Formats: sequence, C-alpha cells, structure tokens
Amino acid sequence: MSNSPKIPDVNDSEVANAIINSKPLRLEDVAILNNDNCKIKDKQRVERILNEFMSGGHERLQIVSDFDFTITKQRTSNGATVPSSFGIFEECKSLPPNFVKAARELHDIYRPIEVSPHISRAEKVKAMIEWWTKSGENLMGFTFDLKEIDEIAKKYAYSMRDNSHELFRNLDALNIPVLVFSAGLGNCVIAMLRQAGLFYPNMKVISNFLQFKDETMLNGFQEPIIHTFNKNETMLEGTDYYDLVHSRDHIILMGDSLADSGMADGVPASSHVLKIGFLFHHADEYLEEYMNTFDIVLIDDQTMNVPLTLLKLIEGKTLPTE
Ligand SMILES: Nc1ccn([C@@H]2O[C@H](COP(=O)(O)O)[C@@H](O)[C@H]2O)c(=O)n1
Ligand SMILES: [Mg+2]
Repeated sequence: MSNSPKIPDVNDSEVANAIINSKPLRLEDVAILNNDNCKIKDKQRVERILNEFMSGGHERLQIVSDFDFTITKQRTSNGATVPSSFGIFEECKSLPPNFVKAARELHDIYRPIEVSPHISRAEKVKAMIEWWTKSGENLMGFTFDLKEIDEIAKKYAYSMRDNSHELFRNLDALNIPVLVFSAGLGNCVIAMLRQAGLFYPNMKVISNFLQFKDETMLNGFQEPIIHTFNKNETMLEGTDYYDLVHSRDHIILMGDSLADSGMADGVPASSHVLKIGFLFHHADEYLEEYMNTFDIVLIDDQTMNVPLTLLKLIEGKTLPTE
C-alpha cells in the first residue's frame, strides 16, 4: 500500500534457497504476493511462469506498461487524484479558456464511462473513440509552445508510484526493453518521465503526439490515434523496436484498465506474458473480472513493489549474505 512503501521482500530464506539450489520457487514463499491486497486467481500458473522467467533470466525479458494510473499513482498518500497526461496538458497557461472548458466537459462525460463496471465493452469502445476524436478536433486552430509542458510535468513529478525509480533504474541497468504504451498524450508522458528522472534509453513510448501545422499552429493528433481499446504490439510491426523485442519472449505487462491486458497482443504465440493489473476504481465490483483478466491483481497498491520483486527474482542476485 502507498503508506508503507517497503522494499520488496526477496531476501526471505525460502526464496533465497530456491534461487541457490535451483529448486522451483513456491508462490507462498514470496511474501508480497501473499498480501491481502494481492489477488491471484491461478496461483499454479503464476508460479509456473515465474519459475520460467527465473530460469530464462533477464536476457529474455521485456516490459510492456501503460502510463496513466499505472506508472503514475491512482491516488496519492493523502487521497488526492493525480492528473492524466491529458490533464497535465490542460494545465498549460497559454491554452485558450474555451479549449480547456471543452476538454474538461469531455472528461466529465467520458471518464465515468471508461471506468464504469456497468457499461458493456462495445459501448465503451464506441464512447472512447468519440472521446479521442472530439479531443483531437478540440486541439485545433491555436498556437502552442511545447516547452510549456515541461513546467507542468515538473510540478507533478511526485505522482509516480513509490519505488518507480528503483524499478526503472534496474531495468535500464539490465538492458531490459520497456515499452510504455499510452492512450494518453505522448508529449506529456515523455515530459513526465523525464522530469521525474525515469526516462531511460531502454524505453520506447508509443502514444498520441500533438500535430502542428505551419510549425506552431496545433492541428490535432498525429495518426494513428491510440485509445484505450486499440493499443497492442501489432502497432510495432516494421519498427526497430519490434526487431529488438520480438525474440524476448518473457513479458511482464502492467496496466490499470481491463483493456490494457491486450497490450502484448501481437507478440509471438510462444511468448509467456505475466499480467499485473492495478485495480482502484470500483474495486469490489471489478475484482472478479480483473482476476479473470490479469494474473496478479493489486488493489489500491500505489507502489512498484510487486514488479520490482519479480525483477529481483528474475535477476536472481538478491541473495542472503550468510
Ligand atoms: N482526452 C482525454 C482522453 C483520455 N484521457 C485519459 O487518459 C488515459 C489514457 O492513458 P493511458 O496511459 O492510461 O493509456 C485514459 O485512462 C483516460 O482516462 C484523458 O484524460 N483525456
Ligand atoms: Mg492507464
């Protein structure tokens, strides 16, 4: 939980023994995966994948992560919300008031639909396409200086999950590719990662980026528009990043929306994907569906402790000193 951002518990002697003696790791020995807010439907599956990842080592690993409310927190320790990457943009001072008003009105209509457990997937897809289309249309006909984004991003650098720094620093040190896949605003995603000191050379951000006409005049988003329901690795085909990761068949995926679980669709069928879902809104109503969708569901966990623990296990280097 965010109030107790303790360092992941991978020095337990049972875990260490499993690593030293190459004995299969048992899930029950990984303390953090047995916390009350950590829900796992199929423990045998998670145990099997984790053991495969541990024997495969970090050379076979890639990370695919959503950004808004996955790398950023769903709430801060005093219960406050943090803005999405679009919300960061909307705080830029020079934006025309009628743009900001329209953007907030759209947010108030569509955000409740996005997180509602009572609306079908088909209705949500239709509504999300409308939201992103109208947002792009709203982003036209005024000038904007991209430098403004950095100032606002700096103000919200604190909103990254606890222990994100350790996680992303370790991933970079181990040369593990990290794909940040965001239906948010890519210019703000990159600015936030950079301002928070989390933007490393092993990262690739796929997202919506602002398009300009005559250099300074805003002209909507660059194509293709990425919304909650169409982000998956097929979008990478033909890119250098695809070549870099397609042989890395051990994937840890992290997301906060049910639809994020599809972000690794398009990777070779032989790959193993371990899916972590951060559940916050309507947790009781959504729990079963999240548990059917993600391998590990973390309820109101505003830290990166679980992914960090998994990485340490895969790295196999955190052994006791005795
Ligand atoms: N005009 C918009 C459109 C979307 N959002 C929010 O952005 C989030 C998408 O980003 P991910 O990194 O999570 O893919 C999505 O959850 C929407 O709530 C917005 O604020 N304004
Ligand atoms: Mg998200």
